[in-house]
Amino acid sequence: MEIPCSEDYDSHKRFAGCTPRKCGRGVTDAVITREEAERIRRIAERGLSLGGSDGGASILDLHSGALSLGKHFVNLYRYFGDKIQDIFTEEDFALYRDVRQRIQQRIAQVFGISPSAMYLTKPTFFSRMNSTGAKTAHDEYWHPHVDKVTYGSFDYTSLLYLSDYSKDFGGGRFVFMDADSNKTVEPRAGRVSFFTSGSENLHRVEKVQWGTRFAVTISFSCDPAHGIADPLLG
Ligand SMILES: O=C(O)CCC(=O)C(=O)O
Ligand SMILES: [Fe+2]
Repeated sequence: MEIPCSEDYDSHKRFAGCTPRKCGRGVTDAVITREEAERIRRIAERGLSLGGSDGGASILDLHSGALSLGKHFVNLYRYFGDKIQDIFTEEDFALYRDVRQRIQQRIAQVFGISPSAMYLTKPTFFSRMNSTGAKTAHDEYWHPHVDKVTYGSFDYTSLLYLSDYSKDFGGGRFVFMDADSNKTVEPRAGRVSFFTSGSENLHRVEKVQWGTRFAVTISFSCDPAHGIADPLLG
């Protein structure tokens, strides 16, 4: 679905063949299989089981190593050192990379840009949400926001869902807050939701009412200076 771009992109340097000229959003169940999503979810579960927020939202960023722990974050790679190789395997990282590349290709295709002009950017992270009350501001995932404003470097945001709305958790739907009406995306394992990151796509996540919701936020910038590498084991 195409929507007019907001002016958010005007205050940043423009990159030909990438910076959104056509804005919009899309949802697909055809890029990542349910089985792949389940494998990715097990990676997220394994990593997040080593930490976890005291409140309802925990994150694990495989790129920076940031892992929620209590009311703070620790660096998983520093904390676990070489033991990280007992937690994640080369296959886990290969799958993560492959999934990231396929999502990148789909976004490029839909928006008519070149996948090689898009750079993975930070933060790109797994999230685990449940109905536990917030203990710090980091747990408050439900606020309406614009990714480009919140995170700066984002031009295209994608969300890969790893669990099913109404089966694994209740609440927790994703909502685009449009002027005329809201549009909701129901998370489902393997579903990819992607959109341009400016104010044309103001959004929020409903509070999770029960169960546990896993997802990955995978983000892209058009600015090579904001690019990050895929995570490496050790
Ligand atoms: O998990 C979701 O559905 C959305 C998360 C989100 O809005 C974000 O990471 O910026
Ligand atoms: Fe967001």
